[in-house]
Amino acid sequence: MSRCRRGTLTRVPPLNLGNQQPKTPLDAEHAWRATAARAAHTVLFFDFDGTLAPVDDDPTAVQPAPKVLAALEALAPVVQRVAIVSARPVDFLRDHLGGLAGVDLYGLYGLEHSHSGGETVTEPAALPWVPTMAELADLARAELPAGTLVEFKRLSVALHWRTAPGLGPQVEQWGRAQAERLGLKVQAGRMVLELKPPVDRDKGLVIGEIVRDAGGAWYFGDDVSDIKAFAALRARAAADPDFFGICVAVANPETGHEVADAADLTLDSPAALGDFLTRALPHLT
Ligand SMILES: O=P(O)(O)OC[C@H]1O[C@H](O[C@H]2O[C@H](CO)[C@@H](O)[C@H](O)[C@H]2O)[C@H](O)[C@@H](O)[C@@H]1O
Repeated sequence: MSRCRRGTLTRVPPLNLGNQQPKTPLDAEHAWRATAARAAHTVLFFDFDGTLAPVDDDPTAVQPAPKVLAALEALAPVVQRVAIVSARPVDFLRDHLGGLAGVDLYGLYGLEHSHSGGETVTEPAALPWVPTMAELADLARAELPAGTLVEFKRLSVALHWRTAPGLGPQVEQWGRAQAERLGLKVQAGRMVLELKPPVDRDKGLVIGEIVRDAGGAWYFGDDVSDIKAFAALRARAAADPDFFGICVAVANPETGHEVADAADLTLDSPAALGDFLTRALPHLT
């Protein structure tokens, strides 16, 4: 098994992990060239935290890495779509992407979406859960130890322990017990446990729906919830040999190898992603 390094990009061997679908055994240059042939039918998907924006202790303080916004703006008119698929609310994404034109936003794992700057649409099945989520956030603030950060996102609650890593097991145990009590779904992440309504929306389902009519797609992500998005691209490629899908991991020590092992290519950081997208532009324009 050989690995070849090229700058910050690692070409990984064509393993077959997790979703049992073959990887795309190409390096980045070839992958962008293959994309150029079908650019108008290709969707570029990006996770937000840890992918477009470096991680910060304060979830409200994050900003996209240098070059990322300029590259997205330049890529949007060239491809079929640029879409951000995140656990953040759409309003947050809109604020932090500086009103980028022509970009679709899928927030709260697809419970909200907004197309090309249009109004935010919420999944109707999730709306009755707003009061439950608000009460859960209040309870978390009352019961969890100081050092836990409770992030209320209207349709989900994220319990963070980044600034108090020792609290992780306790917070996770509390969160899972509440999910059981209230019938909620849980999503683990980077020093966070998120509780969500029991509504069938996740990154994999969102991506699966969007790529149905696409000729190709790239997905860039850093966390375990992004593996479902990778699997959706693999499933689309397995069903249609002409579909060109590439999964890119943005590496970090917290997620370990899980995301990188499921990806075709790995980048070192959100800053490396900014450089990578900037270098991709001449291939597509
Ligand atoms: O789907 P994503 O866009 O990747 O969102 C996942 C979570 O991102 C945020 O939390 C993470 O980033 C924070 C800011 O860097 C960091 O402090 C935290 O430790 C990370 O877990 C966001 O606050 C969560 O709501 C999202 O679920």
